[in-house]
Amino acid sequence: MATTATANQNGSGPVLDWAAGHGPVTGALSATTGAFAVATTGAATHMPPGWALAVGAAGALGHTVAGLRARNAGRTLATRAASWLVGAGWTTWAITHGPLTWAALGSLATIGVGIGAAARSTALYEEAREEEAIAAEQRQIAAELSAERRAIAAEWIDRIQRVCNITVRVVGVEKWETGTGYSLDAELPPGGATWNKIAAESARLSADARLPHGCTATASPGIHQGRVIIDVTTVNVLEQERTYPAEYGPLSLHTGIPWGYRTNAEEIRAYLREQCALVVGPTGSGKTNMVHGILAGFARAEDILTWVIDLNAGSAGLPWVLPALNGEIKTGDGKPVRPGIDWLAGTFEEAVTMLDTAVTVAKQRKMGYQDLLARHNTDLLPISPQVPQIMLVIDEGAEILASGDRQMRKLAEKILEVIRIARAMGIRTVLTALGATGNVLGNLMIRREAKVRVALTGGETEGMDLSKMFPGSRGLRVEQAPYKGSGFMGTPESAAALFKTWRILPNQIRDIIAATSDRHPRLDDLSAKAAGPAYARRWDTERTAWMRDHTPSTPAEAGPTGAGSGLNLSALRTERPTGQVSPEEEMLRQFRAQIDAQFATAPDPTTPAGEPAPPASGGLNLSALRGEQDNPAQQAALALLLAAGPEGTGASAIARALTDEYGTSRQTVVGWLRDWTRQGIAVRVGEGTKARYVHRQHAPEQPPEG
Ligand SMILES: Nc1ncnc2c1ncn2[C@@H]1O[C@H](COP(=O)(O)OP(=O)(O)OP(=O)(O)O)[C@@H](O)[C@H]1O
Repeated sequence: MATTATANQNGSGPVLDWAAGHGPVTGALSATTGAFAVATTGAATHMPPGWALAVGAAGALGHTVAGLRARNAGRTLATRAASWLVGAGWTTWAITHGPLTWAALGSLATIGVGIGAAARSTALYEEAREEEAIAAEQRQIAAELSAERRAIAAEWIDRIQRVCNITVRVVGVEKWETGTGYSLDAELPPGGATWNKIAAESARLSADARLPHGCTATASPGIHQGRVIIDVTTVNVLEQERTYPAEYGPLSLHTGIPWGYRTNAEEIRAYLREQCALVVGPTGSGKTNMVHGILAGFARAEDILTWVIDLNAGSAGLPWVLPALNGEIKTGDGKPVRPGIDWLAGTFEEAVTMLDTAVTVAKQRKMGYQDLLARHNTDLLPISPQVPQIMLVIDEGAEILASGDRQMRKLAEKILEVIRIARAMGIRTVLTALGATGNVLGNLMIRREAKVRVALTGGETEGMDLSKMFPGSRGLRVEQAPYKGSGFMGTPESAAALFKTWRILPNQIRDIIAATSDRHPRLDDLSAKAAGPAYARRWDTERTAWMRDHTPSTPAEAGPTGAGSGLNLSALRTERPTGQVSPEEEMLRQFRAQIDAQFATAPDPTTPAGEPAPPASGGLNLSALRGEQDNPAQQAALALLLAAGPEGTGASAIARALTDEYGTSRQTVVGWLRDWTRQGIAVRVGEGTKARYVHRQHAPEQPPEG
């Protein structure tokens, strides 16, 4: 077609182009001027009038063919063909009687107007026809969709009847844009049926619907108490590993901080202006990774300062500090960057300083910001980049709260004080726990203040009491989330349900530090003044020296296969095959090497005079246990375990030896022994009443080193 059109346009004769697009006016003009041209040329050259008729017939035919190809309506084709034939009739007449007469010109103008009007009406008709076709197509799609929705609704009405013995009326079915499932909005029957009756049958409903593993049918309250929303996932997104979204744009405390995504692939946010959070995850569940994800979100926020207490060799906080402290990363314009967190306490003393400062700041804010509160007519301090919220992240903080140890009890009291007094003044906490949920959730303060809750399961079923973590939520089963980084999350805004955290890679932490360096707020003057030198000097060399000491022996240091006889705790803590070094560990190793180089001559502030240096090989790497070493009771217990030799000892014996001096209870020692066993420091031998613990060095069959 295009070729024909071009050929015609390039021709030298009168414009007889039936392929070019014409509107009603240009179409009529084209037809009449074409006819006029043919008539005048024809008259001047004494062309036989029959030729004009032939040209018109050809034009009518050509336009009809072109129209047919373009699938024009019959009416359009007829109008166009008629235009050509009328035009041709006039031309034939004009060639015979002379085109340059008033009669000829007047009639030609009339024909032009007529053709224009006819073309206009056909164009409108064509437009309407097209719209009608589109509408019909959409009606068909909608009909198909609603047929599909009706089928889903009918299927679930039957299923809920069969499984829960409740006859619901489905009022809507919404398919998720992510394509991973759908939601049903249903009305409960009169007579007192409640949404939680359906929620409690989640597992049976999922089985009845033959959902793939990891997919669930979860019920939650509807628009009022007589309605229920049932979210049905059909694709298991929890199984997939998704890395932290690489867009590190600014966030705010007020708009929520994304912590992961739901089974429908939608992100879930934590709103922490007034809430504290509790994140429970046993070893290997992906808890450390999640803490990094949380710190990433806080780093991105323009109105949050993050203070981290991490008494566990700094694995949570160090990657956010060391690259900046060591000057390893620079901003785009070559300036040094600020650390991704605002304060890191890795020792007991520093943690006490931090918590005392938090209490002082909260009290000072309460007094100093009376005006601001009055102006905003609120008793909640308005948080902004000028007056930022302090988020206190305490790794394994729940264990501190549950500990019977004297020092830890002191810390615990301070943590609880911050939680109790600082809500209105913009200090909230995120506590993580390995699993001591019973103890921690027994605390009224935590139950009341920490309603943002996460349970990372990662396949671990032991000690996971979801009903305690998420009271009132039924139908949650640990087996639904067997993947690392997956589990359950519930907030006051979003009912407890399956979720997964993003995997955050070490290079992303560095990228986020660089990307957010200019964005971190500064502690407001009033608070900074109250915090005093304890805060201002937090990055001083002597106060950050512990970072060097918390250097566990890494596989790289023990030889590429970790064949040295020193303890490789990090390898034991994960289920990674021996000898494999994660990029995270490798990064940490490099940081440590640099900080070693920087602080190599600094004295170890926590090593008591006369304490023998940890053996380079063949013995326990005490520096790896520095967190525990800060605690003399635990240190003494470890010494007793070592001293007990191959015979081993038990919790009661150790507790008896410690109780006078340290007030340590048997229960506390049981906790330590359990942790040491998990970490590979101690080995449990014998069963029942004969069960005892032997230090790894004296264990009957020492498993190969990591
Ligand atoms: N969200 C996630 N997606 C995919 N894989 C993950 C995720 N989180 C963690 N993992 C995997 O699980 C491994 C262990 O994660 P992580 O170190 O965070 O666990 P942990 O519970 O803190 O264990 P540990 O106490 O031994 O450090 C990671 O190395 C990674 O391979």
